[in-house]
Parts: sequence; C-alpha cells; structure tokens
Amino acid sequence: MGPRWASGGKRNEEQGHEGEKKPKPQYVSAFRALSGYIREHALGFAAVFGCTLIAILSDLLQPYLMKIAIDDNLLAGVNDYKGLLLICIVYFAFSASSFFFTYLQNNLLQRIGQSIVAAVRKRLFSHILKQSMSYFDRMSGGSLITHVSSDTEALNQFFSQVLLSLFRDGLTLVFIIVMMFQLDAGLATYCLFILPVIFVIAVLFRSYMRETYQQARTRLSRLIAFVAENLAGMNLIQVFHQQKEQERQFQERNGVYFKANIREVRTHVLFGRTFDILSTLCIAFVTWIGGWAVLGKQMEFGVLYAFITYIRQFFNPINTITQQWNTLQSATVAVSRIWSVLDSKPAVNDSEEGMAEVELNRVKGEIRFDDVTFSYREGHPVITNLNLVIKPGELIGIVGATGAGKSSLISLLCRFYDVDRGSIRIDGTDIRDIPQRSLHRMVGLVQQEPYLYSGTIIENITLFDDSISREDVIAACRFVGAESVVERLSNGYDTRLSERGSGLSAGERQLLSFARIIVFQPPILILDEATANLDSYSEELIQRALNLVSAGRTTLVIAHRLSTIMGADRILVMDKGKVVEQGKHRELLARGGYYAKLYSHSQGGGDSALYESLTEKADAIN
Ligand SMILES: Nc1ncnc2c1ncn2[C@@H]1O[C@H](COP(=O)(O)OP(=O)(O)OP(=O)(O)O)[C@@H](O)[C@H]1O
Repeated sequence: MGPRWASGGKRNEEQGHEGEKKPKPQYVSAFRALSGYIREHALGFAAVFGCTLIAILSDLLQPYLMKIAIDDNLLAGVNDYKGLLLICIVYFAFSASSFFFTYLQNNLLQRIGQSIVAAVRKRLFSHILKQSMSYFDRMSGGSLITHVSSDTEALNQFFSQVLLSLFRDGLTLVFIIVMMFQLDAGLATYCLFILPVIFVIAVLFRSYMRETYQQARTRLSRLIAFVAENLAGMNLIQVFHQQKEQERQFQERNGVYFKANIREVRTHVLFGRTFDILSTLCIAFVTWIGGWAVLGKQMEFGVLYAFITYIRQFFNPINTITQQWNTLQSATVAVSRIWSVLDSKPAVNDSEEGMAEVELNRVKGEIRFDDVTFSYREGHPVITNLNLVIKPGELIGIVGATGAGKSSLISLLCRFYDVDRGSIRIDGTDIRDIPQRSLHRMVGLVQQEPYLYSGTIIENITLFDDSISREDVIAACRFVGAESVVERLSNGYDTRLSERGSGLSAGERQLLSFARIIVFQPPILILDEATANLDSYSEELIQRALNLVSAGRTTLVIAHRLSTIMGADRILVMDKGKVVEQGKHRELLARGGYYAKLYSHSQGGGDSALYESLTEKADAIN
C-alpha cells in the first residue's frame, strides 16, 4: 500500500492545480511509493545501468585516445602509421559503442518507464471506478482527468528524464573528474575551484526556474479546466450566446499562459548561456595555465588537448542535472497526488463477511425504508426519519418540488450513499448486507439523462455481456418500442453512437435504456423521468414503454410531469426530505393538499406550490 499523504481530497487537489499554494514535494514518500515498481523492474534497471556505464566510458575514453595519438605518436616523431590507424579504429569503435549503448539505454529506460506509467494509470483508473458517489461529489472530474493523464505523464518524465540524467550525467561528472585528475592533478584542482561558483549559480537559477515552471503548469491547468468547463456547458453557451465572452476569457487565459511559457523558456536559455560563459572562461583559464606548462615543457600537449575536451564536457551534465530539478519536483508532486487518490477508500463497502450473491428470480421486490436519515454534509439532512413500505410489484410515483429529496431517496436505494441512520431493506435484507454487484442487478436504473457509451447500440444495451444475444436485444427494443429509433440509424443495431449518445434525443435515449431493463430483467425498476420537454408522440412512447417495463416489477418513478404517474398504484409526495402525502391520484386530489397544488400548477393553474417551496428555501438561505 502507498504511503499516507498529509491531506487528501479536494483541498489537496486545488492546491496542486491552482498552484497558488504549492504542495511540498515529499521526496522520500514519493520514492517509497515507487519503490515497488522499481523493484519489479530491477533487472531492467540493472541493464540500463550497465548500458549507461559502457556508453559513458566509450565517450570519455575518446579524448584520452587523442592524447595518446598526439603525445605518443604525432609529436613523438615515431612515424608509427600502423599505431595511428589502430588508434583511429579504436576511436571509431568507441564512438559506435557510445551510439549503440546510448540507444539501448534510452529505449530500455523508456520501455520500463512507460510500462510503470501504464501500470500506475491502470491501477488509478480501476481505483477511481471503485469509489463511491460521495467521492465524486468532492473531486472534480477535471482533476481526476489530470491525475490519469498529465500526472502519470509526469511520472514517465521522472523515469525517462530525471532518472536517466541522474544515472548518466552523475556518472559522467564523476568520470570526467577522475580523468582530469589522472591527466594532471594540479590543473584539475585549480578547475575544481570553479565548482562553488557553479553551485551558487545553479541554486540561484533553480528557484527561479522552479517558479517559472510552476507558473506555466498552473496556467496550463487553468486553460485546460476552462476548455473542459466550456465543452461541458456548450448548450448553455449557445443558448445564452456566450461565445464572445467565453472567447474573451479564453484569450485572457491563453495570453497569461503564453507569457508564462515565454518566461520559462527565457529562464532556461539564460541559464544555459550562463553555463556556456562559465565553460568558456574555464577553457580560457586552462589554456592559459596549461599553455604555460606546455611551453615550459612541464606538460605534454596531448594532455592539454584532452583536458580542454574534458572541461568542455564537464558543464553539460551539471547543466542537465540542474534543469532536471523541476521535472523531479513536478514528478514528486504528481506521485503524491496520484497516491493520495490511491489512498482513498470507498465510503460504501461490501461488509467484510462473505455475503451470498442473490438469486434474481427469487427476489420479490419489497422495499422498506425504516427511519432513514441522510445528509450529504454533516448537520444538513436532506432526508429525515423517513418510513416507507413499498409492496412487491407496486408502481410508485414520487413527486415534489425541486430539491425535495426525490433523487436522494433513489441514490440511497441504489446504495450510491449509505444512510446516516436507519436502514433500507429489500425483501427484509438490509441492502448493506447485499453484495453491491447483486444489488445493482436487482435494481435497474433508468436515469434522467441515460448514459450511453460511445459504442454500438448492441453494446449499449447488453453492456458488453456476451451471454445476451443479438436476438434478445432486438426483441427487447421491439418490446419497448425502440425499434423505430434504431431503424432510423444508418447501421441499425450496429450504429456506433457518438459520445454519450449525443446524436439521440432524451426520449430516444430513455427508450434504449428501457430495452436494457428488459434484457437484464431487474426485479426493481427506478425511473428518473426525463425533464426535457418531450413531444407528445415521444411522451406517449415512453408512457407505453414504462407500462410494459414496469409490469411485474416494483417500480419507482420520479415524475417531473404528473401525467406519467397519474395511473400509479401510489403517489408519494415529498417535501424537505419527508413524504408529506401519499395515495392514489384521485385520493390526493380530493384531499386538496400539496399534491393538489402541484397538479393545479401542472395544469396551468399557477405556480403556487413551487413558488411557495422556493420562497421558503430562499427565506431559509437569507
Ligand atoms: N451530491 C450532493 N451533494 C450535496 N448536496 C446535494 C447533492 N445532491 C443533492 N443535494 C442536495 O440535497 C437536496 C435534495 O436534492 P435531490 O436531488 O434529492 O432533490 P430532488 O427532489 O431530486 O430535486 P430535483 O427534482 O431538482 O432533481 C437538495 O437541497 C440538494 O441541493
């Protein structure tokens, strides 16, 4: 299991993405979190290490070879052509070896990095799928998308850039220093005096580079979040003609991101060039001191040549390692964000003891709410002391003003949330004692906005259950009257729906969901009726389908149009989380209470009930 992170949930999220309060990277925890994956690929990492070592040695021995060619051959006056040729061949062999092993090392490390990232991404996605609805209330979709996409990508950068740089550049630096001391310890000691200067410059730039980097990332997150928000609310933007305003706001964010990017690039360029100047200064210094030594015959020319080559190479690894600091930091923060998600436990769980799966055909469908109280936020109950018994096969209509608690009641029955107090029982068994898998087969849900995948009609109805045949799907569609909807599509049952079935009307999507119900045959059916204004033909189709689908099963319909449930066995009228009236349509009308008001309103008799309810709400808020 991953380490515990100081804080989880939305707060951590906001800090991470909005960036004003940056989360502190916790290097030890991050490395501990990754250590399991690193251990799994220990052999691969060992191979990468080996390749790196060979590549570095192949690189660094080249100047030394030149030194031998100059001092022992060219300037020694030995005219050893064969020896010179041999040196050139070995030089070429070193270059080829460096190329080959660098290529191998890069490929291996990328492969390991990508496979770790793929494993983390898979783990993250399946973990998110297991979370309860309360988790999604807390976490925004945008931040979860960031975790699965860019945070895992940052992890990849950690392996392919940071780790590689630490390996390669760290080792290169050590070897260069060794070679310099091997060539001339005195000159090497002089050169090392430059190290403190390099260190100070690196530290100064590091904090500046970190800041510019963070700013660019934050601005990008905001830009992405803005685009995501706009895409989600595109219909509103178009209806209210907000295009120009949104374009303006986008351009504003885009401009800010552009500037942040330019600042980041400028800092990098400045840092790189500062190192170039230092390198040139150092070379000039070595040429001066070494040149004197060569002129005074205290040093061979080949040694000076090799020394200058090493000095040139000396600055590259330091430059690269310093620049990797940001990547290391963002990868560490990304790891902590990923692990804080992985650490969260679903609020709704199957109980520990092995619960027996329920045989669907033995479920009668009696539902009892016993003294149920529930709140999304502590101290703000939205359902209070609710007692209710629904008989098997009963068709129940649930009505009430907006915010009365109708959907919450249904969410509790589906166990998207657990009750705070009391219990909900199906056929006498507390739903907390029914495995969630069984419960969700027992309770079929047709939502207000039925979810359709980007897949074929067949896949959308069978939900990828191979045991359901194509004939079953066709029969189900025919039964609920969805056949004509499918026939109108270009490829019939094999038509691929676009994202969320956006090419279909709300009524058509509901009809397809009814077909799903027929195919899966849940003993309990919940229908959250579409609020979108359906034309009278679609309304008739849905009504007919509902009558067919509800036959023989306990059915709860959240009705936004009272016409849908006028024929219900019982209508529950909800207000402020309580059932305030119940009975048949005629009985409730005769009572002249809240339902009668709602009905009168729905018949065009004024908005009084709704108005009163909203006014009370407004009073409460004020
Ligand atoms: N996920 C949530 N987190 C916090 N509060 C919520 C959440 N969902 C609903 N609420 C609140 O709970 C109360 C009941 O909401 P609910 O959705 O159950 O009402 P409803 O009767 O279904 O309304 P509508 O007809 O508008 O769908 C409302 O005050 C609502 O603001």
